[in-house]
Amino acid sequence: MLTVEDLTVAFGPTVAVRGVDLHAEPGTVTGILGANGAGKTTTLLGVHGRVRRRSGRILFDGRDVTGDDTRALVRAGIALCPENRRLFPNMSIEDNLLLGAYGHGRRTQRARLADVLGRFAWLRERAGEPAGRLSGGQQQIVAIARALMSHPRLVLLDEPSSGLSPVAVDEIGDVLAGIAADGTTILLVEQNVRLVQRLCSTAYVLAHGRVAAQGPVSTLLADSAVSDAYLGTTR
Ligand SMILES: Nc1ncnc2c1ncn2[C@@H]1O[C@H](COP(=O)(O)OP(=O)(O)OP(=O)(O)O)[C@@H](O)[C@H]1O
Repeated sequence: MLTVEDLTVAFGPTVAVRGVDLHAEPGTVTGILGANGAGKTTTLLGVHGRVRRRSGRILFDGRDVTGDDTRALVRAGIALCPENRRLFPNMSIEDNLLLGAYGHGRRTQRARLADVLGRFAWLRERAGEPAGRLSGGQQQIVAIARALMSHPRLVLLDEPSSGLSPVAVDEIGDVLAGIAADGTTILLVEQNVRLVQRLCSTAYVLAHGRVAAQGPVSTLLADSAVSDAYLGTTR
């Protein structure tokens, strides 16, 4: 589904991601773990063409999409649900969702909105309210729903548990499990080990911009050298 080869991204003298290789199998949730500043967000942004890559090759469904810009990648079926949700708090929930289908005709936008609101019934009832009125967990669900508005086959999801209570994290876990069960592939940046254990089959651990370890989540978490050195913030 997604193969990333030798991804390197630098911000001036700071090399945030150094030669990262990773792979996400169709229909799975693949984790990207690591401490603050390890390069997780930059990896997602590099895949999605949102930062300039120094090197890297991106293959999606066997097609080389390295030269595609973000808009083309969304059209190809890759959506990004960014860190900190990035909703417009004063805009209605509905208008926030419609941004996820930006560039499509009104009929397509409406059909997708109906689809997404069908999945989240409580959202339909509150669709006219400002997004900023929702709780953090509810806003995260809107951010995920907005990503679904482009009908992606792959969602790049950046730390959906950030700042949420354990109960809200469990709800996000339910939502993501449902999306994955429908066959949508997810590449999940997370520091919440419980959420990763619940959702991910395999994971990559980043440290200082490199892949420090990779493999089945159960194996990674059982390896105290990996969890002590790289996942210290998550325990
Ligand atoms: N726009 C930017 N300009 C300069 N440096 C940046 C920029 N974005 C990220 N960096 C640096 O790149 C490195 C990796 O950052 P990144 O946000 O990818 O890490 P992360 O693993 O996602 O961390 P966190 O868990 O805190 O979000 C850090 O040293 C960070 O300071």
